[in-house]
Amino acid sequence: MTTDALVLQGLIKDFDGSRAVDSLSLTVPSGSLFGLVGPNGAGKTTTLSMATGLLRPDQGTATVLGHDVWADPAGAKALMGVLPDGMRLFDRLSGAELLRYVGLLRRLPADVVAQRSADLLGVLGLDADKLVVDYSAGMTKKIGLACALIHGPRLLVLDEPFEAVDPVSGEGIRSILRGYVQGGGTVILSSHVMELVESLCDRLAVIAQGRVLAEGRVEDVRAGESLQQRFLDLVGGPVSGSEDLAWLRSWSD
Ligand SMILES: Nc1ncnc2c1ncn2[C@@H]1O[C@H](COP(=O)(O)OP(=O)(O)OP(=O)(O)O)[C@@H](O)[C@H]1O
Repeated sequence: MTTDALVLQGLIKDFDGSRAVDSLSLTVPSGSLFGLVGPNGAGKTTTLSMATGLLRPDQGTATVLGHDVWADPAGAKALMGVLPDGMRLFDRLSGAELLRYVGLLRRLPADVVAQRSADLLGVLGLDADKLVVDYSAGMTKKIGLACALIHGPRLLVLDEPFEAVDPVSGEGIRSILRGYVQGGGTVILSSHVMELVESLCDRLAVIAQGRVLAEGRVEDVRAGESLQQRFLDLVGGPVSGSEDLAWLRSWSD
């Protein structure tokens, strides 16, 4: 029997009396490339933060390959690579220095860190010697991904990994993730781009207001429609049209 890569059970998180995540349960099977989608404020980042030990749930549990994230944080975190939303990096280090720091922190031998760092910087097209503070938004996302990968985790948790990434680099990241899953890894990623989730992921969950609206294999959730249409059906279309902003067109009168 294979252990599921990530199991979230009954997660609840309130902020200032308002419920951001509402009894959310989700299972990410080992070997899947799992997409997490939902409108702005749906609770994706809050959920992934609780799943990775960055934010303590008010209730519920998160388990990574059988290790409870909160009862056995060291065991769970050793198995995970995480790209958090808006990650704060030591940006006065160069790309290579940052990867060396993260790799050594993960207790990898220095020669292994050097080799992997060179591989990752090369594949992601990043300048090894440039300070991270001088990286563009997309480059910063890519160095964050490299930091998540360097210790060869079994589960990757990526919050919007394609945000601000150019199409060529995006294709490179897709190919890294596909290869990683083919090699036995598991990925859960959040995204707002339905086409990307549709083409890259094999499973997904749609969440809104902190709850799971639909979950399963992509083709089952789509149910014959495009994922974009299915998403709109599930979460509801735009609340208002452009006619409400008549003042924005007043110059044409
Ligand atoms: N630290 C915080 N303090 C107060 N409220 C918060 C905090 N973090 C998140 N929230 C609230 O929790 C809800 C869920 O936010 P979250 O960032 O998890 O959504 P999301 O699905 O990741 O959104 P987006 O797609 O816009 O990134 C929102 O209403 C947000 O305002």
